[in-house]
Amino acid sequence: MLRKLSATQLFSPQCIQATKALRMKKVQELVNFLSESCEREEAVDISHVSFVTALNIISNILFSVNLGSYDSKNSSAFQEMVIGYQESIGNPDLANFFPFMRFLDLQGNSKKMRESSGRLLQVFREFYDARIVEKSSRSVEKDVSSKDFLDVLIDLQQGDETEINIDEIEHLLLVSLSLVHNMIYISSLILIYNRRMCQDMFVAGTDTNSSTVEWAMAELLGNPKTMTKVQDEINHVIGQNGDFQESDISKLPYLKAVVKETFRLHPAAPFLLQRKAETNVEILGFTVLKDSQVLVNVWAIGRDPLVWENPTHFEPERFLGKEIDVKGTDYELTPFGAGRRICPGLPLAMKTVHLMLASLLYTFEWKLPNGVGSEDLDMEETFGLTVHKTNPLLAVPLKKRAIN
Ligand code: HEM
Repeated sequence: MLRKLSATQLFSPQCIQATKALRMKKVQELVNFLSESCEREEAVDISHVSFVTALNIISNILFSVNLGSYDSKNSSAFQEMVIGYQESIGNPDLANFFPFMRFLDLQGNSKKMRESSGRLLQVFREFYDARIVEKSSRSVEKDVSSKDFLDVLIDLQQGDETEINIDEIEHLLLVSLSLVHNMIYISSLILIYNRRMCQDMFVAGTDTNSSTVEWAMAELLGNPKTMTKVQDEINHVIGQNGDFQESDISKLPYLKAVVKETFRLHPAAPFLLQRKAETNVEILGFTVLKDSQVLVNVWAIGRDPLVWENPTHFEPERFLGKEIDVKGTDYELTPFGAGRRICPGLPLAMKTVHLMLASLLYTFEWKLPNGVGSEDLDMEETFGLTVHKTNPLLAVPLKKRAIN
């Protein structure tokens, strides 16, 4: 029920629409940061800057504050906590393969996770306490349009039919923060422990977005003709000195195909959320026993030569004029999963990824640092709960147009 509540509040079309200006503002902050790097001809870590943007979008929707900072020297304590939390849940753990060893916690992963999740919950508690004080000192109720997710939760808590308590609020906030890849893992823990749902949101919504943008940029830098084609499309639609708006995305079929192609080759959550077989079931001649954990390998489906022509090539053209979408009905392409557990953040993620990518491509030309040629770009993947680029993508933004 809580999961439904969080998803309904955060990802309803009204909320997505209401937070449009916020996304634009955060992406503009990204562009401003990049233009400073551009002046200094400095390479930027694409994953890091996309992560900060995604984190700030989510943290503003939840608490109306920026929790991320582009300047790594200035990196906020909270950002470190989210990263630490993600690392602790993302570490491969022997107990996943030998559950009877879980209580030993041989790698210390459970301990690290408890500690980092405890620190995150402490921060949420501070936000909550401060908001309660602020609310009680207000003479006039906040305007509905200026309420964030925390306000809505507190209203629910203080309403006539109190349906939610502070533990549940913390839990929901963590879910909201898991807007990165690792929410996947947390979600599986939730299945087991049925608590701490809030961690999901932050974890699920940040890393997934940033790794998608990083892979898209890596593929484009490795395929200069595709890069030119997508930039030409954006330039043509927006004009020389225009303002990119979210509504422009629908006019950019090639950009949309680039994003789909990125999801096909680099799904942020390669095994989706774990499923459990409710009964013994036979699939394609294999018996899956009741209670078995089932992983769906969307990474492999995306590269299956029986489904895709030239499966390892980055060819966005394959999607042009086709109806294939990522909404969970075309089983050859399900980067957000499918069915009851499909990613509730899909509408927000699709807007954020397209907006970030289009802004990077519209505002700057890009080159690889230190004379690295596109053919030498390394695309090594590190597998975990999410597929990361082993070596972060560094790229230099070059001035293309005036920044508004
Ligand atoms: C490119 C971005 C994203 C990708 C690729 C992605 C992918 C996924 C996938 C594959 C799942 C599991 C679905 C399944 O097993 O059927 C999932 C679940 C989830 N996602 Fe995302 N996600 C993204 C962004 C977001 C964002 C922005 C949010 C929230 C703001 C979010 C929140 C969640 C939550 C809460 C779950 C767990 C749902 C449940 O437990 O039922 N995700 N996501």
